[in-house]
Amino acid sequence: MKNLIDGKWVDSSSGKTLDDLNPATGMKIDTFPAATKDDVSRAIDAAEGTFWKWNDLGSKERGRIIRKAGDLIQAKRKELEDLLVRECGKIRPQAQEEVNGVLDQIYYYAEFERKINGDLVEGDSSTRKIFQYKVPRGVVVALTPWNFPAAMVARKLAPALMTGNSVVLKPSSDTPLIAEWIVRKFQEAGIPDGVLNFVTGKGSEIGDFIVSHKKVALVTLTGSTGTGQRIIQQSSANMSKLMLELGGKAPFIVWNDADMEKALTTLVWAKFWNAGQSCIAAERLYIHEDIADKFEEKFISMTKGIKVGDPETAQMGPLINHDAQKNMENVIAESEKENLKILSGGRKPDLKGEFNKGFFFEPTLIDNVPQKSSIFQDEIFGPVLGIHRVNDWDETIKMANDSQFGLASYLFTEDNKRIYQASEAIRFGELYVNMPGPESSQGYHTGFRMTGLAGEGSKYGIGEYLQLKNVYVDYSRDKLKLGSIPGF
Ligand SMILES: NC(=O)C1=CN([C@@H]2O[C@H](COP(=O)(O)OP(=O)(O)OC[C@H]3O[C@@H](n4cnc5c(N)ncnc54)[C@H](OP(=O)(O)O)[C@@H]3O)[C@@H](O)[C@H]2O)C=CC1
Ligand SMILES: O=C(O)[C@H](O)CO
Repeated sequence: MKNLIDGKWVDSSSGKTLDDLNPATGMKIDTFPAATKDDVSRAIDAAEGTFWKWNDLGSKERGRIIRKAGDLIQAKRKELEDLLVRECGKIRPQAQEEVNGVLDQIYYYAEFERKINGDLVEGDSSTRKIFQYKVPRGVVVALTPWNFPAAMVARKLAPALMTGNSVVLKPSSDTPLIAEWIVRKFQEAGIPDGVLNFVTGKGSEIGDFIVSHKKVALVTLTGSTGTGQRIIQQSSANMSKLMLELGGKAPFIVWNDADMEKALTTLVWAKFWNAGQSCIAAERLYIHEDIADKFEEKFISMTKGIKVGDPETAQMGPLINHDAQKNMENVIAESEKENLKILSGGRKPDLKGEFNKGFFFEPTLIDNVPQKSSIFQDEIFGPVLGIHRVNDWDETIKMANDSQFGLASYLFTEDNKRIYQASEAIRFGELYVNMPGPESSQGYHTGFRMTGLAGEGSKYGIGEYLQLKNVYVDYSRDKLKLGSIPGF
């Protein structure tokens, strides 16, 4: 593996590398460069130096190059799917689905070519005009996560580049190979040298340096709330624009008139998709007490039936690393401390052969979780779900909103009045009614409260990469009179 700096694939200037593991087996699959601050500086300098050249190409040509990257990815998509299985532990169908997502993002954002329009506004007289241009911000730093390591790279690169920004990408240290593979396709598609740079290394070592660098105009991160908070502090050095997509704690409300089969199937997806490692994952089930016994009985049986293991054949794969597996054990220890009942799962599965050392955890359900419990307040980010029975609508909405996070939420009911009420009252960036996610490219993926700042997707998301600039012009040729300074 190499880094891409100013169009050249290079090792770290220190020669140091880090290990890349397969989460299904715990075995090393590769090493990657531990970039130094000097490497990062050169990447940022290259991005700054090529910004105007890329901007001046025009959006039509940029769109062509981005679409070509999509075509190149499509042509070799199996390689990317294989990497998603091997480096991230995705089960095969979810690896395929993620590559579809990558292509969807790339082609969606390429459609904005020739559509980045500003406004022409009349000034304070008819001969005065204000040209409101939408201009790129400059150097974008993209920090991507490991949970959707290909889709998140595409979701940041395509709009940043489409709008004329130059980029330095630093991927998660758990999934650098996947990011490198995509960057190579963008380079092959014709992105000029220096416009897209790629550095790898521990966020804890080079992160502060990147985000506080004077030449950086925008930082976009998908990751943890702690990292987001640190970036807010560090980036104050140059007041960069921030796009932060952080933690989630999605409530999943099933009312007594819900289509039960639909709610059950969606909940299997919302909890166990990507082994629960998604920020839109259901983390709190609020089930109406009239239907709770039946719903729980069916859901426990569905949960117990989920096959965990080899990503090529199983229905749920491993967690990303040993720490993530340990976090699930801590959640279980906490629930035992609180005397909560584990309805299913709660342990590492006993897998045979090479998967024995993988970072797996059983799909787990915890009953009667109090609203104030850490199980209902802190992000779990794994295949563990807490259950709480409800009967009062207003109280349920209040509990759903009682979270520091505010990304996704789910509601199952056949009552239109409740749907409209929830659409107003639920204080989350996304509400999925009678359907699963994930978010669409044309939706605006954004969170309330400590889920972060700004958002991605749609014309609003692409707008975050642009800055509105105002040019005032007077074309009257009349003599100028300054009323505010007598005599002029
Ligand atoms: N919203 C979401 O979709 C995601 C949420 N999370 C949440 O975060 C938890 C921990 O996951 P983790 O991977 O540690 O998340 P992090 O927030 O640590 O990592 C996300 C990205 O930020 C980088 N990073 C880390 N520290 C810094 C820093 N100081 N400055 C700049 N960049 C930095 C990481 O690099 P590096 O890998 O080198 O540390 C990675 O590229 C998860 O369990 C989950 O709760 C995680 C991923 C995605
Ligand atoms: O945030 C996430 O986890 C991804 O956007 C998928 O929803």
